[in-house]
Amino acid sequence: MAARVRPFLREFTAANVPMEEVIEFYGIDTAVIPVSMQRPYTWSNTVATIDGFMNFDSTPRVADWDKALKSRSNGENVINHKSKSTKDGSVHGSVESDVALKRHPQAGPFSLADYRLLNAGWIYADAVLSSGPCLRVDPFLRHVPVFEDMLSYRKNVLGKSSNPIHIVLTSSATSFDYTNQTMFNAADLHVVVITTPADCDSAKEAFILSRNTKSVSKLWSDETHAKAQGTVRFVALPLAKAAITVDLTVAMHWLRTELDVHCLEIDAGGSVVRRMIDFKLLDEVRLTQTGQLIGSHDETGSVRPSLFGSQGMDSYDSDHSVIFRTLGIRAIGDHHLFLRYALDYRH
Ligand SMILES: NC(=O)C1=CN([C@@H]2O[C@H](COP(=O)(O)OP(=O)(O)OC[C@H]3O[C@@H](n4cnc5c(N)ncnc54)[C@H](OP(=O)(O)O)[C@@H]3O)[C@@H](O)[C@H]2O)C=CC1
Ligand SMILES: Nc1nc(O)c(N)c(N[C@@H]2O[C@H](COP(=O)(O)O)[C@@H](O)[C@H]2O)n1
Repeated sequence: MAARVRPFLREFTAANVPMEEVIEFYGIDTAVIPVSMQRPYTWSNTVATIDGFMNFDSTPRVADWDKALKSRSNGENVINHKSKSTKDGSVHGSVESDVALKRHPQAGPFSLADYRLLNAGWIYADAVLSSGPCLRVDPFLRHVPVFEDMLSYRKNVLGKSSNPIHIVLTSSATSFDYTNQTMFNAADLHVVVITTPADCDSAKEAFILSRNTKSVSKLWSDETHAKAQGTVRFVALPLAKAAITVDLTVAMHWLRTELDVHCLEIDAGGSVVRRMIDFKLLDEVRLTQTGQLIGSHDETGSVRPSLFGSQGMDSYDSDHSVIFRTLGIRAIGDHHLFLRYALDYRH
């Protein structure tokens, strides 16, 4: 008897995943998002090893600014694949990840599929949220599609602005390096830093102090609202009950009502993703699982960031566990699985 093939089980035809396959797998029918929703329709996008780790390093490398900037200018952080889709035939930016097995001789070329799918989320997102640690780890972090076909789809088919709003969730924005972090110095981005009331004013001060004659990004103000690109906005939101961090439910409501964000991608680590789940704020989990086991500690002995975090998070009994309903599965090569889940909450 022939094996039953479910329609959502497929293989991508190329590492440079064709647009129609991208749309089929990760497309969002905005019609299914209830108009009455008091928050954005929200998904996370993660690449993780088979043992559930999200990065080889556990600690930010901000002390290495000079090294990072030098290696960027030497082109070390730029991967050139045989399968390319930007206009000039190159892929730019801080691209495929070690977690996505980019250096493995057999799997490496297929890691481009993971990067294409990461970019795919940015096509549909009105805003992309990352966290303090993400910025500290990656000085060049930005969430703008680098592929021409994706940018064109975003602008011409979906009718969206060139770039999603960049949201940073933190309680210590004062500690960011505003002079060097790409995101705070980009003429084409609107960055919104969501932080605590205790942190907000001093963070704003630090940002203003970092501006010099060469700085292109300005502090957001009501007057510049109409042309928000190239501005950085600091927002203090109320704390969660009995906590020292922002109330995430309030934050999501604010994004929808104040910034008109209908579709939000979470590009943060496991702790943020997990908190969003605990508060029933996440609609989908998008996960690239790569066939490698790396263990829980990095070379300094510190714990590596993990899928869904664990410390201080809620636990559920068998009647209240969060149910992951499979929306789609794709594979490519022998080492990459792409999983799309809808979340059903019972707590
Ligand atoms: N493989 C992958 O797909 C991805 C991997 N990563 C990696 O994951 C690691 C980070 O993961 P992890 O350590 O779990 O951290 P998270 O990215 O989950 O971020 C946690 C941080 O988010 C901020 N935060 C969370 N909740 C709140 C709140 N309610 N109010 C205010 N601020 C809040 C705080 O930032 P602060 O400390 O600034 O106050 C907190 O420390 C990095 O190494 C990164 O590179 C990240 C994204 C994707
Ligand atoms: N390639 C990729 N796919 C995803 O789905 C992602 N969410 C990310 N995010 C980035 O992955 C980085 C992992 O670290 P390494 O480059 O392997 O050291 C992490 O920093 C996120 O920015 N990437």
